Amino acid sequence: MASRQGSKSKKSNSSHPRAVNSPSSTTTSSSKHFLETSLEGLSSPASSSARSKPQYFYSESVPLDVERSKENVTVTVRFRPLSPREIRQGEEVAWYADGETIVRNEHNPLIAYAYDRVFGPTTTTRHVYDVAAQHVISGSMEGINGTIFAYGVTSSGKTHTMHGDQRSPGIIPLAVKDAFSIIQEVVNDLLNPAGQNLRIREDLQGTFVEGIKEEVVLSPAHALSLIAAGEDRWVDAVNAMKELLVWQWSTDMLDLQISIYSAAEVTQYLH
Ligand SMILES: Nc1ncnc2c1ncn2[C@@H]1O[C@H](COP(=O)(O)OP(=O)(O)OP(=O)(O)O)[C@@H](O)[C@H]1O
Repeated sequence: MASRQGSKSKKSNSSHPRAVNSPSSTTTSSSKHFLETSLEGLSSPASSSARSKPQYFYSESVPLDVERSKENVTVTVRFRPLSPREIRQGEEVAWYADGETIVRNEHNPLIAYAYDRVFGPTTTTRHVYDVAAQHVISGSMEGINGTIFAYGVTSSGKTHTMHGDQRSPGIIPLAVKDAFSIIQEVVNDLLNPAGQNLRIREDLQGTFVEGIKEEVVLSPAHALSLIAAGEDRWVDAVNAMKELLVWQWSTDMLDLQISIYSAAEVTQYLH
């Protein structure tokens, strides 16, 4: 993959076929529809020398932003810079990012491909993650299945983008970190102000909150007074910690458990 980030307008002669090959591409779980054209014989935009047969694609005015929000698969292209070795060997840039959605051929500007998002060689992995991947992680925390994968020719930058290193962590470590920060939860007992930051545990009977106060209620009035007391504390808790309150009734036992669960747990509970 060799590239440069251009500043040319994307309105002229751009088309919307999906390339058979691309620089390091990241596919995530939402996106827009592209018109497709057979590209047999076309070389990869990731290659650093222009080997492609001349192919001409003509402009179709697809409303990119409008369409993007409706789709579930997105294709993102990331160009890496030429390596020092490639520069020494006199390799040349063959494809470049023309704006934020177009990959254009350096030698024949009539050849262009449209993607959901195109990142030039100076873009950081953090930015790629924020724009193209983060929403998949946050979506998965809300119960929406998502997949992020990278493909591209050898040496196009897949490992760099997905794994990265200490200095520039890739999408995988960034996603793991994000996921854990999202599920970081605080469970507080609404019936007992001292019951803060309780631990969620699991035993043979199922999941339970360790140390949570349980009240046996024998009358509707008693139950409602407990709910009212819990609600007062809940308002503060929700504001402070964005938690969600779930009332669990166990009618056969005639007791009422009042627990606070994080939003993530509630999602799991409801499904
Ligand atoms: N965005 C980038 N900025 C700077 N260097 C990069 C970038 N992307 C890749 N590189 C460098 O380019 C080289 C090839 O990248 P990488 O190993 O990630 O490619 P790959 O697609 O995983 O290759 P392979 O399929 O052969 O495993 C590495 O030296 C990597 O550090």
